This record gives sequence, C-alpha cells and structure tokens, in this order.
Amino acid sequence: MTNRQPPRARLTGAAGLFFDFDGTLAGIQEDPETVTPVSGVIPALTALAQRAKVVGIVSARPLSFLAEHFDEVPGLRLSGLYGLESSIAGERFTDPEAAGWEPAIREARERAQEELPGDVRIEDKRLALAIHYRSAPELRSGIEDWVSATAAATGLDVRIGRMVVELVPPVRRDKGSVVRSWCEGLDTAWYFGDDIGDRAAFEALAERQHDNPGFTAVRVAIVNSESEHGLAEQADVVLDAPSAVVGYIEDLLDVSRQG
Ligand SMILES: O=P(O)(O)OC[C@H]1O[C@H](O[C@H]2O[C@H](CO)[C@@H](O)[C@H](O)[C@H]2O)[C@H](O)[C@@H](O)[C@@H]1O
Repeated sequence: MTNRQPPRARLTGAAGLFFDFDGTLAGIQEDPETVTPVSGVIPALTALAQRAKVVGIVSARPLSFLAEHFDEVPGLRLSGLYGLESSIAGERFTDPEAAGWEPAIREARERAQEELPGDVRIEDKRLALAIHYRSAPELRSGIEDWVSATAAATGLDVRIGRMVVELVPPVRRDKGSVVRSWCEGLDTAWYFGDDIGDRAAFEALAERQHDNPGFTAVRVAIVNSESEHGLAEQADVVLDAPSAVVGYIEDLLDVSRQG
C-alpha cells in the first residue's frame, strides 16, 4: 500500500487541478482503444470543475479520444498529444508547426505496418505514432531500434512511455509547457500523473513554486509495478491506483466544503 495522507492544501483562492489520463484516471489495459475512465471520475471532475478555477486533462492521447470521454464535464480543459492539441471553452487548437508533420507520421505508420511483427500494436494518433509492445515485452529493444532508425529517416522525434515508444513531431512542446500556461493566475495547482511524460509537468509546478513563493504546488504520483522513473521521489503525495485519485478528489472537495 503506497497511499500517503493528502496534504492539507484546500481549494481556496484560484486553484487548478490537472490530470494525466492513462494510469491516472484510467487503469492500464492491453488494448488502448477500449480504455475508459475508472468509476467515479466523471462525477468527481464535474464537481471539481464547479469549485476550482481551472480543471484539465493533460494527456498524450489525441484530443478526439479525450473529447469522446470527457465532453460531458462542463468547463473541463483538454490537452492532447503532449500539448500539440487542445480544447478550452469550446475553442480547439492544433499546433501549426506539428500539423506539417502529418505526412511523416503517415509514412512511419506504413513502414511500421510492413516491417514490425504482428503482435506489436500500432496506434495512429494522426500527429503521433505509438508502437506498443505490452503484448510482447521481449520485443522492446528491437522496437526501440526500429523507432530510432525511423526517427532518423523521417525527422520525427522519439518519446518513451509505459511499454510504448512513440514517433512525434520535433516540436518543443510537452506536458510542462501546458501546465506552465494553465498555471497563469493560479495560487495553487495539483498535477496527477504516473508516467515519464508527466515528469515535465511536475518540473513546471516545482519551477513555478520556486519563482513565486505565494504559489503552492502539489505533485501527485500514481505508482504501480511498472514505475521506474523516479516520479514518486518528486511527488508530494503518492497514490497507488486511479481509483485512489477519485478518493483523493472526493476528500479534497469534502475538506474544502468544510471551509
Ligand atoms: O499521457 P497519457 O494520457 O497517460 O497517455 C500515455 C499513453 O497512454 C496510452 O498507452 C498506455 O496505456 C495503454 C492502455 O492502458 C497501455 O496499453 C500502454 O502500455 C500504455 O503505455 C496510449 O495508448 C498512448 O498513446 C499514450 O501515449
């Protein structure tokens, strides 16, 4: 059991709460297409969005996937593909520099379909290509070599995740840039994450706290048997499952209602 007591931070002043999706609001499964938020996430986020100044999802999933699962939460911000896409108050944005890399992603997908073994799962996210080896972990180093070679041939960048390697446009955006911009005007912000890509968001919160002594950052790591990237060591709170994130939000709302 890795849960710790939540800190005594409350939803006072201008508060923001930002959540990664896979492994944080949803359990990990073999097929990414069938993943849904765990029970209680939608009502918890709905209540939070009524109470906090900014609530958002900061994910590597495409915006279309996030919209399908979260459109019913009023006021929720969505950021997809590590900040390349977003939707805020009904306004959709796609990074124009990244958009030019769609043909390179398509080329990489065609190469993957021809060259990679059938037990590797290829997830085409239009502006990113994820190669999953969860169903064949022994293929990891071969896939990493293939991804490096394809990145060199296409000009794309490489990102590593949980049993996944991705080809992405070489654009300077990450979850840290999203959190940095969403923290503007906030007094307190929480970030909940479980994976390597969430480190940049933790760092953005730490930087903001360092530069603004009046700002409170709460970094929440969701750890699991696959965690190996030091996120828990940087965290203020450690939880052990997406269901514990729902419990944490409910506690936070309760404590904040009590004033
Ligand atoms: O930023 P996130 O919302 O956490 O997205 C990160 C990646 O999540 C998905 O892959 C992960 O979850 C899959 C489903 O449980 C799992 O099979 C895989 O091993 C995990 O890496 C998603 O499919 C990727 O596109 C995201 O980059």
